Amino acid sequence: MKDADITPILQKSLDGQDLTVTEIEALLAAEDQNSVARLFEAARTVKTQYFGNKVFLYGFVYFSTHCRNNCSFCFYRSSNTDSVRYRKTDDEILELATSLEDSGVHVIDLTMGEDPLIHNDNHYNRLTDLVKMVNNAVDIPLMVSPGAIPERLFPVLMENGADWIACYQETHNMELFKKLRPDQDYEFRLNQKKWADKYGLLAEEGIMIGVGESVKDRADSIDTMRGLNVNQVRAMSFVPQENTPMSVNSPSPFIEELKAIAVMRLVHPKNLIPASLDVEGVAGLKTRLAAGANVITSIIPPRKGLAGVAQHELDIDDGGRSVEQIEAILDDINVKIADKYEYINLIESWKNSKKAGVSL
Ligand SMILES: C[S@@+](CC[C@H](N)C(=O)[O-])C[C@H]1O[C@@H](n2cnc3c(N)ncnc32)[C@H](O)[C@@H]1O
Ligand SMILES: C[C@H](CCN)[C@@H](N)C(=O)O
Ligand code: SF4
Repeated sequence: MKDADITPILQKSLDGQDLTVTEIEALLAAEDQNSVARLFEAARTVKTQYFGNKVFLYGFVYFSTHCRNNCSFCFYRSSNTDSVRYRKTDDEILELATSLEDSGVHVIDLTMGEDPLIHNDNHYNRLTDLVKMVNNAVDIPLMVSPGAIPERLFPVLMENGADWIACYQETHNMELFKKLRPDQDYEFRLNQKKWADKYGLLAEEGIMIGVGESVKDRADSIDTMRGLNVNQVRAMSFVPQENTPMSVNSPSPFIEELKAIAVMRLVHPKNLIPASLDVEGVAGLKTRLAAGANVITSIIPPRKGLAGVAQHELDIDDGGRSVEQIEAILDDINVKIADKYEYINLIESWKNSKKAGVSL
């Protein structure tokens, strides 16, 4: 069957007008090859308008894979005894962060499971100390992906040098959220983005593709993100994990993630949007950039005993996720790695506008 004609919706978006949630859904529902190709083309046009042919690189340091939560989709859920658990020491974390900085990444993403040794009211100092320590050692911005934390920690993390908080809702359908993140509070997790904004931190919001959501759910998420004032938005395909309740779920074809990236680019033109190496490895880089992504995430140094999240081994130890390997691919498609200061200036301008908003 042929899709509804999406030409007027694409044109409306290219003219700089906001799309309705119904229009967002119509774009996400496009199936016809020609329509999908035009969706990607529009996303690239918008990306080039705001970012030229530049991309930013995010170094990923998954420093603790211990977790108290039992998310149905995650390899590191507490009840999975098969998962590889480790906690990196301070010295190891410093070495990882500085070597990533030297390799040319623009930001370090300090990520953890909800490690019970940290996620406990008396122990959050460990997290703030760690952020301070890394911030003193590197000259580039920091993202922290700690899971869901109490409001009082937001200003403290900011004072200690965090620039970003990443915490993905996965879906904005509350019933589905309960299945994906059992025993976790929907509002508390959504508040992470609101608290980041309130205290002047930048935030990343995200959804998973292929976890039982409808196309309308995806559209609702992309629409809801407009109200959160976040500066980075992501869509990441669900990758089934051994020994988890969702191990037998069939994932969506990757084209669904690519369409979500493209629609996110149209609806959130000025935002950063990741092409994560954690789904298809380096093999998935070009298609994600061609769909409108402008940030490469999950860059991981080889042979340091580090894991990915959705793909815990793919392309890591052979150096496939290193800046060197990525450079070769980018050369091929005439994409340039942005200068460190282009990134710093961009995020400082966002942080300053938040400050101005607060003092109004
Ligand atoms: C491992 S968590 C790290 C931070 C923290 N533990 C949390 O959950 O917010 C980061 C994200 O990885 C993604 N993720 C986890 N397992 C995945 C899987 N099997 N497939 C795709 N994405 C996955 C989810 O979007 C999750 O929010
Ligand atoms: C999901 C992770 C990011 C956490 N902030 C990482 N594996 C990624 O794909 O960028
Ligand atoms: S997604 Fe995060 S919170 Fe959930 S089980 Fe995995 S590491 Fe823990």
